[in-house]
Amino acid sequence: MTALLTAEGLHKSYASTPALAGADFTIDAGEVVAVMGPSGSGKSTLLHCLAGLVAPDAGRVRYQGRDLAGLSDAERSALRRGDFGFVFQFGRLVPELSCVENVALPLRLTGTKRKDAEARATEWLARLEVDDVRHHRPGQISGGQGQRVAVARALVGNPRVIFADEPTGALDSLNGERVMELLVQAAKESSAAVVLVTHESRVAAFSDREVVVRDGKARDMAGAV
Ligand SMILES: Nc1ncnc2c1ncn2[C@@H]1O[C@H](COP(=O)(O)OP(=O)(O)OP(=O)(O)O)[C@@H](O)[C@H]1O
Repeated sequence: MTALLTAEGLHKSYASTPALAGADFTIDAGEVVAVMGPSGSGKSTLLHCLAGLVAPDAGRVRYQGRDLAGLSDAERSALRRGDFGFVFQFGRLVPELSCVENVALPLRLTGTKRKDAEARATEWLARLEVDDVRHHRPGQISGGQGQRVAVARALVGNPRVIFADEPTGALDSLNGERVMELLVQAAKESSAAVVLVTHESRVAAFSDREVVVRDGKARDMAGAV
């Protein structure tokens, strides 16, 4: 079986700062992989390259066998909207929209009618146990509730890969663990893969496999990469 998403020999520098120096990575459909490593080791840069948000200076990223560098900007954007979901450290919800409107947004952007999009968004908010705040704006809810809304937004479009960069980094340990439980459970039920960047081993414990990034190189903890 071909892996869902692979990276080979990724190099990326910012001016004279090397962020990636020959990183390899692979993830299968439905797999949860934690990307760990010290601060500044290149974890976020690896995630951004895998998601097609940053173009590597050298090396290749393939999604379902297709080289991301061979796609047009429009094709890459369509891929991010249709197949990928994103969760960041601070939810990055749109402050002017209610929670249900935030979650419905990815569906609205791909042409789903408001009523249908908001009905699906409400279902996801209920799964993430935050439907009670669906009419609140992000400024009126807690950090933990905001991350659950962000997870609902990442999953509402039924993505094949969820990119989560320190999704619990701003939460206390209890809230962080609950968000991870809900994220992993929802991803497994939808057979979505999760690329989870974290520096916390208790967060990485929710993954199927751990990859360590050090000095811009990625090493599989099981020795498979
Ligand atoms: N946009 C940028 N412009 C300049 N340098 C950058 C940029 N993004 C990352 N870097 C540098 O590249 C290196 C790798 O950064 P990256 O954010 O990928 O590491 P990280 O492992 O995710 O770190 P952290 O755990 O602290 O978030 C660092 O030296 C960082 O300063």
